Amino acid sequence: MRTMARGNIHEVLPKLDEKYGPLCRIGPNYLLLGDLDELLRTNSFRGGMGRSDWFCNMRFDWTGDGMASMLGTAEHDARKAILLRAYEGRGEVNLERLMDSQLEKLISLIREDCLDKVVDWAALSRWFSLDIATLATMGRPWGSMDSRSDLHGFFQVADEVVPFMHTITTLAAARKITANQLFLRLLGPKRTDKTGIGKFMEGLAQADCDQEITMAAIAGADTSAIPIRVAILYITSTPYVYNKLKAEIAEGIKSGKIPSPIMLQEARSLSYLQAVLYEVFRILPGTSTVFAKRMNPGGDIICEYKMPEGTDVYPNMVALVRNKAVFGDDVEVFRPERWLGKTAEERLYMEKHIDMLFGHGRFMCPGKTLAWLELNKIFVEILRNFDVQIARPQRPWTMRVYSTLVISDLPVRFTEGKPGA
Ligand code: HEM
Repeated sequence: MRTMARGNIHEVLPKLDEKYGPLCRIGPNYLLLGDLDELLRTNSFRGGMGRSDWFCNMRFDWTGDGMASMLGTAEHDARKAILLRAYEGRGEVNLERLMDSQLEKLISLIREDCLDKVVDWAALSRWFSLDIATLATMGRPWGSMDSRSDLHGFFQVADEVVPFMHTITTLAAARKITANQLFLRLLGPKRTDKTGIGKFMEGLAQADCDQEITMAAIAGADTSAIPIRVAILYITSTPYVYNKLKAEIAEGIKSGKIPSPIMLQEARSLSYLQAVLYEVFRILPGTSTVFAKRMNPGGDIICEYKMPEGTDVYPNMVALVRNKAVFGDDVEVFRPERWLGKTAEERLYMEKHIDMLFGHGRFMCPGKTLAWLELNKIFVEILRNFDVQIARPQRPWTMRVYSTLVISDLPVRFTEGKPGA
């Protein structure tokens, strides 16, 4: 709990892996696991583990559980089967068209309000992501970009509550209190709240007023905004990467390969863009160690050690993407080239490490399709229109890492900058 409270757990996790190997004991009945193959196995549909009671942390409504906080495997599977169709944009919903409408809004917002000024990309990117997540899941954007603000203090409350909750709930005893019905009824978000998550719930139409939509917004807004901020900082701080990416976009536009707006299919064919995106996830994963799974009755053999039933296994996401045997000795450096010139097999193995950051098997993030769509499009649309500069290089942002990354205060300056112009 002390390590989590310091807000720098991303520095501690790879050291534990280096010192003790991919499996290490971090508390009574708690293990930390940084081995890809074992993570894939223990999270798989067949023979995988179930959720630990860490998932009570995802409970925010005293009236009951949503998909994200259900502990029973059968109950969770059944709810997820229903919701996945909507999340992945199957059926009526065209996720790409929804995304394009918000991208157009973002580009207009930058052109109208942000050019030649210093603006906070940490705020702007999360307004964009929250509008996308709500548009995709409830059919209309939350309206952050239109209002140019943290509407109803949604993020302010999240920023204050998440680090605190993730720190104290590393203790199982604290989880018993915070997930308790009475605690949530008294102190959890309420539809009558003037700000934050409760205000969000109140803002939904009665028929929609359901935990699943609220959870989608909570789970979907900042998670996608994290790589969007990390990318802007690392790309702009690495001039050769910035220039190469702009050149790839310029070439794509000139040859007619990149329409406006870019479609997912074309974005996937831009090899440098793909290398940059994977490297962004690798250099600073959005989650550090969360979503613990619990060993089934009878226990399990894990990394060749026999472990008793009821043991909780936390993924070591940072060790996973700092594996020198897979990514090379310079794992601390932002270098998209490490993804290029590989055999198909090598590349696939590297990509599986990044895929694991979204979870696996029955636990895989339902917003993964949406998040990749967002990332594949946003940088092409920004860099085909503008140049971006970090406005305070001596202290570019404030970043703390608990279970998830908390990034704030990232001042940038946009100027008109069509590639090749
Ligand atoms: C870069 C972006 C994202 C990352 C890295 C990410 C990562 C994750 C991870 C690691 C999990 C838990 C896996 C486990 O239990 O083992 C998860 C679950 C979840 N994510 Fe995401 N996520 C992202 C974006 C999104 C978006 C955009 C949405 C919604 C629009 C979303 C909605 C959810 C929900 C609802 C769950 C709970 C799933 C369940 O109950 O099975 N996520 N995500």
